[in-house]
Amino acid sequence: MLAVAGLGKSFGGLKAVSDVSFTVMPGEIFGIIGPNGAGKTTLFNCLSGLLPLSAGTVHLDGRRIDGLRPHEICRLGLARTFQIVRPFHGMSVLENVKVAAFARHPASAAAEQHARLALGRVGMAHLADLDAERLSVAEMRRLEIARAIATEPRLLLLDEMLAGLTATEAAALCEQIRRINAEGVTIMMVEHSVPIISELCGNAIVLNFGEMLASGATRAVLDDAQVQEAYLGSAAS
Ligand SMILES: Nc1ncnc2c1ncn2[C@@H]1O[C@H](COP(=O)(O)OP(=O)(O)OP(=O)(O)O)[C@@H](O)[C@H]1O
Repeated sequence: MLAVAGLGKSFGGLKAVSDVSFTVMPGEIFGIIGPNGAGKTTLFNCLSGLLPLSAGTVHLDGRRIDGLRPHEICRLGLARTFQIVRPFHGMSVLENVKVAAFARHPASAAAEQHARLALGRVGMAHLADLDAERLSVAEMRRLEIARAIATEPRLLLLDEMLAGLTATEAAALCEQIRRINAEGVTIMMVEHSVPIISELCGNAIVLNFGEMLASGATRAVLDDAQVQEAYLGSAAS
C-alpha cells in the first residue's frame, strides 16, 4: 500500500531522516519507534506532504505521491494526526470534524452527516455540540482521529496518540485504533510505548538519529541487539 524508498530529509546540515526504506501492506498496523529526535514526526511530515523530501520516493498504491501537496495526498487516501492537537478556536466538536469532512463532501449537509459518522466511530457522538477546546486530553486525541477519518483515508498515520494518557484511557484508545483498522483502514503509528507497539503492530521500523536501525516483524525488531542498545536498554532502565 505504501512504499518508501531511500527517503531523506535534511534541515540545513542536519540529517533528520536518512535513507529510510520500508513497505506497509494493506490492512496492517505498522509501528514506528525510536528515541526523541529520531526523525519520526519528520518522516510523517514527509509522507503527508507537509515537508518536501531531500531524497527518495514515496508511492501510495503504486502512485508516486512525493512532491504532491498535502490536500492532494489527503484526497488520494492518506490522512495523519498531529502530536499536539489544536482544535479550531470557537468551534464545536462537530464543526471541527466537519471542516475535515469538506475534503470529500463539498455540500454542507453531506459534510455534517459524514462528520457525525466519524464522531460516532470514535465514540464521541454525544459530545458533538461541545466547544472543542473544553475536551479532556483523551477526548482531544479522539477528536484528532475523528478529523483524520472524516477525510475517509485508506492509510492513517497516528503520531503519538497515546502519550500522556492514563492506562485506562490508553487501553480504550488502542481498542478504538484496532476497530478502525478492522473497518479497513491501514494504520501507521508512531509510539514510544514498547508494550503497545508489541501488542498492536505486526511489523515495525526503528529510527535512531534519522537512520533506520531495524525493520521487519515487531518481535524480531525489538529483539535486535542494536535496537536493545540504542533504545530499549535506556528506555527500560
Ligand atoms: N523544521 C525543522 N527545522 C529544523 N530542524 C528540525 C525541524 N523539524 C525537526 N527538526 C530536527 O530533526 C530531528 C528529528 O526531529 P523529529 O521531530 O522528527 O523527531 P521525533 O522522532 O519525532 O522526536 P519526538 O519523539 O521527540 O517527537 C531533530 O533533531 C529535530 O530537532
